[in-house]
Amino acid sequence: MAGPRPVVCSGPSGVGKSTLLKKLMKEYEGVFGFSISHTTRKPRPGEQNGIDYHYVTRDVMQAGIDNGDFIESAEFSGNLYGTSKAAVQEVQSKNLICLLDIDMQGVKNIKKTDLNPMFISIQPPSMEILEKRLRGRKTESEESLQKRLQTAKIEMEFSKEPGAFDVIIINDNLDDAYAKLKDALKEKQTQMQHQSPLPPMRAAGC
Ligand SMILES: Nc1nc2c(ncn2[C@@H]2O[C@H](COP(=O)(O)OP(=O)(O)O)[C@@H](O)[C@H]2O)c(=O)[nH]1
Ligand SMILES: Nc1ncnc2c1ncn2[C@@H]1O[C@H](COP(=O)(O)OP(=O)(O)O)[C@@H](O)[C@H]1O
Repeated sequence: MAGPRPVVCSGPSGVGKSTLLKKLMKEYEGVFGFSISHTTRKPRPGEQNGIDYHYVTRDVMQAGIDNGDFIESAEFSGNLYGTSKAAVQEVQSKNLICLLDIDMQGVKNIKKTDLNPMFISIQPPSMEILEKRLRGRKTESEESLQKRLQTAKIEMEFSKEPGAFDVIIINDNLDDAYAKLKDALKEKQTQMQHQSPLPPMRAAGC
């Protein structure tokens, strides 16, 4: 696909992916664009259709998948999620760096495509802290929370596989993790200098 090389962020539910990506898009508005996934899960309070996700029924989503509209799709915690070709094309057509927030299955499936992104894994300092964050977010029922924690263990094992990710960032202190994320994206500096009137990114610790 044309355009700058995308960036995939993956990691257990509740680790802080959305928090980090939103911070990045706010600081570098006009540089990064979010690939808006489709999902069959219900919107959470504050989430907006067409901004956080495209919220659809399972029938609509399955029809899209069958029609070949999706680059990848996966079942996560009882719901379907997927990246449509249109979602990525929309970002790339604006010459923005496409950010994808997808689960482990998405990572595996994207590796089989020609998207060729950079793969970043966001990890919690411990399972206890992950659980605390998920509970603190107050978005999940006890059942959904337990499912997510089970899946988190599998995702964390996968991230240890050699070559699974280009970069692993532990999100302990948010500012430190954000600095590391920007450092990981340092290679995009030149691209960003050319594409954006905003100041180039600085390496972590500068
Ligand atoms: N494979 C795939 N996973 C996705 C996609 N969109 C979101 N996800 C993942 O689905 C999981 C659940 O997302 P969500 O319901 O928003 O919960 P949260 O991660 O706890 O905020 C997370 O691991 C996301 O990274 C997608 O398009 N494809
Ligand atoms: N470094 C951090 N320290 C403490 N809380 C955090 C940190 N990063 C994120 N959080 C909080 O943890 C919760 C889950 O973060 P979120 O970005 O929704 O995770 P994800 O998108 O990976 O599911 C949110 O309430 C968020 O404010």
